[in-house]
Amino acid sequence: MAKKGILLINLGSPRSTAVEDVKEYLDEFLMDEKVIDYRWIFRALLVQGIILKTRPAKSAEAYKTVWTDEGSPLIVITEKIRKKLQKRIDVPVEIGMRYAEPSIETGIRNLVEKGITEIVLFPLYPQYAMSTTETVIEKAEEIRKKKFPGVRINYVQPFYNRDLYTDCLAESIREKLPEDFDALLFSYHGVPERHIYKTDSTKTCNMNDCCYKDTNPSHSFCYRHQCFNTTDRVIRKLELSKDKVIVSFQSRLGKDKWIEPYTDHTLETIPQKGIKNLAIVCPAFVSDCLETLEEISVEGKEQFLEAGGEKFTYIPCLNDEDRWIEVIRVLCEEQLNQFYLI
Ligand SMILES: C=CC1=C(C)c2cc3[nH]c(cc4nc(cc5[nH]c(cc1n2)c(C)c5CCC(=O)O)C(CCC(=O)O)=C4C)c(C)c3C=C
Ligand SMILES: [Fe+2]
Ligand SMILES: [Fe+2]
Repeated sequence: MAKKGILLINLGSPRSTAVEDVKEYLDEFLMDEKVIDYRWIFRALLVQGIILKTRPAKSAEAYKTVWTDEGSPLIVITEKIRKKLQKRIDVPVEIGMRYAEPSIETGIRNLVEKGITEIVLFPLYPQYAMSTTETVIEKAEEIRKKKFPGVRINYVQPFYNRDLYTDCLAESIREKLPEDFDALLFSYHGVPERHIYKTDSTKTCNMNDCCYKDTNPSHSFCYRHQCFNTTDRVIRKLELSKDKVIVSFQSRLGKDKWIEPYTDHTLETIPQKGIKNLAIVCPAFVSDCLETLEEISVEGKEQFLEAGGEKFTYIPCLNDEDRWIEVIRVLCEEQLNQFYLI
């Protein structure tokens, strides 16, 4: 019988906080055509001609503020998840990163060296995006075809609409919500609006109420819909009224229009509307990372307090919480079982 294994995929981080390492990481990341989706020449002009001239030094400083003795929080947490999952499941579990090391290729190789020929590959992103789920699957397929043609891969699909996940997220939030909060802000990583239009197979998205409707067939590829829908499901479980909930999108890069509203703008304006005691959660990320620990917990907090806010509670990602490990186990088991059906 074929041997099976699991590969958990996260985004990846630079190998260190040295400016050169951050530059190498950003080069690989931003030259991915699923991330900066311009024609190669224009992408190279923007990334290598403009962004990589100044951003690595700035990002390296930011990484220094979150880096731990064991390394980047994102990788350290992904490894903690791996170890905990390994204790609950009887097939080998490895990790791989879309950018930098350990790469997806390293992860597949580590499994293949254990004699594994059937892999469940789990992109650790609750919502589908061209710049996350799609690029992971495309890269893994490229590597499989070129280097491991005898290996079969089953992919865990985005799980934003699975009750086991939204129950887990709601419970995690419930435990950390302060009693007297004025609003709960769901801050998701942003993407350029163009990415939403590109992945809309029906070409009907108007970046408006269509993304709220449940009936649109293109929603399996609509990041904006999946973020709103995650929020709706979680607040229903928390029994929170909609007027205590805000959704916004963080981490935009460059001059293109990204999906709105922007988190930084939201944090600067809501204190004037009477929201002084804010709780904030970042459900596009399953593990804390630069974008949550620095951009939200430090910078975002400063923006909110300077604008007149009084209390800011950052609710950490699911990280290696036991109930989340259980969700991962169930989603992986489902795909392991699919191998028997094919
Ligand atoms: C959670 C989903 C993510 C989406 C969607 C996403 C899209 C996206 N990101 C950039 C540019 C950058 N993102 C950076 C960091 C970063 N992004 C995600 C996740 C998503 N990105 C994570 C988990 C992280 C943190 C990595 C870590 O090491 O902790 C960065 C690098 C840091 C910086 O310089 O600010 C950039 C750049 C684009 C352009 C994009 C969609 C088009
Ligand atoms: Fe990002
Ligand atoms: Fe839409």
